[in-house]
Amino acid sequence: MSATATGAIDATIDTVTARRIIDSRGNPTVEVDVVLADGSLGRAAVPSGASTGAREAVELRDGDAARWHGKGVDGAVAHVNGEIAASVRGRDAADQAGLDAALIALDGTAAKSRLGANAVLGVSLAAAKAAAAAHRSPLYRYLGGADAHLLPLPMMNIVNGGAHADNPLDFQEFMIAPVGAATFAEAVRMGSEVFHTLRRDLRAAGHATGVGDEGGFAPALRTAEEALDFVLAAIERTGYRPGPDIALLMDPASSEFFRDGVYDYAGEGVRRTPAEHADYLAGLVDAYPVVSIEDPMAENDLDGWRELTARVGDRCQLTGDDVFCTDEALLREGIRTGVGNSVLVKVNQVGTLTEALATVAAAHEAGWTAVMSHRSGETEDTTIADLAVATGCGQIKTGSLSRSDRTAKYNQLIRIEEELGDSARFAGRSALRRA
Ligand SMILES: O=C(O)[C@@H](CO)OP(=O)(O)O
Ligand SMILES: [Mg+2]
Repeated sequence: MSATATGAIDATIDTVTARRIIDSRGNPTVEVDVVLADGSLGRAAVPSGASTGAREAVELRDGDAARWHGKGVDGAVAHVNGEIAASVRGRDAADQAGLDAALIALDGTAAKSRLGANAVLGVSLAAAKAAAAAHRSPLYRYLGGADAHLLPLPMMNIVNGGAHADNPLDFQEFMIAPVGAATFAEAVRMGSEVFHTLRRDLRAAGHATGVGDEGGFAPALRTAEEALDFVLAAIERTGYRPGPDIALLMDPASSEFFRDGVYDYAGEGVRRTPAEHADYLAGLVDAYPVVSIEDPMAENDLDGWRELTARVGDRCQLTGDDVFCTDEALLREGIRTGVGNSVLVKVNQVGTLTEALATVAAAHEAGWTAVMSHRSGETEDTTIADLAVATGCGQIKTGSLSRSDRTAKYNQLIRIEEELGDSARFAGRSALRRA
């Protein structure tokens, strides 16, 4: 029963329980259950990045796999089960802003490093899901209201490199977006067709077809051009037009290879100055139907960011990930100073749902786009699929068309599209248009 005798919904938090589970890289992570007085359950699992921004909220983790003892995560779990549970019990889960403010105050640090951003985020998201359950509403509608009907354009990462694979590719992600699809379900079908063609093409060329952390292939290619050529050919051989039907996108994750003021392409064996790196990227935008580049420049190369934005920002989405860390204040500063034109939104970078929603709102207010995103270390949790629809942001980045940690999000969006029926709208190419 979710209603009281008077018919009002009682979303009072009764119990908060955390446990250690494993993520898609086989590393420990946090899962939280929030149960309300009426029995409604919200469950959320926390993801984790490999190419993290320097100013992300601080999760309590366990280092690399060789040191897998669960100690950092166990600390976060203990904080949820102890201090956090005691403090939020009796709060109204439907008062998300109040709950998140209380969690931030309880932690007391700027980066949520005392309790752990993973502890805080698990509770924040599980509470939202419990409140949605109490309201007998799917999460996207509970958070987004009657207006939540826009299915996002998916950015599908079909070639992995950088910190997400053990191949020489310097750039982390080569993605496709089926901009010409009529529905989300059709976009998924188109993407998976290209994924299968790409597998055949890579195999025929003698390349390995094992996948990286986000489910894209991780062949031993050396240059971005080689990867883009394979993807372009796969789109064409599947029967689609690169550009009008399926666009290309990249996340070089440039902070990862910016060293001593130089972009060090170790796999390619080339070093490029910030100006040369920007030239190189601009050249790729001219030569290929690349409609979006995330983290084209490093988080501490703001001059490079501004130069590239001035140069190609009118024809290419430039999305800040490491540079903004989903932080509203960092984003507002970037908007003010011309650093990109779009923001990547990763809930665990900032640590509460309220803060992530504020970042999306700030982007939209400025006429910027916002892209809802997974982390390279994921779980079967599909919250970000609902958040993409709830915010109406129109774009989601959640990996390839393989690995259940990635396809879980696509499948959830297929279900949401079906549930919305005639009111569903697929963002398609319009997602990339800024106000
Ligand atoms: O750089 C990124 O955008 C992400 C997700 O694709 O990777 P990570 O989670 O490792 O930061
Ligand atoms: Mg990124």
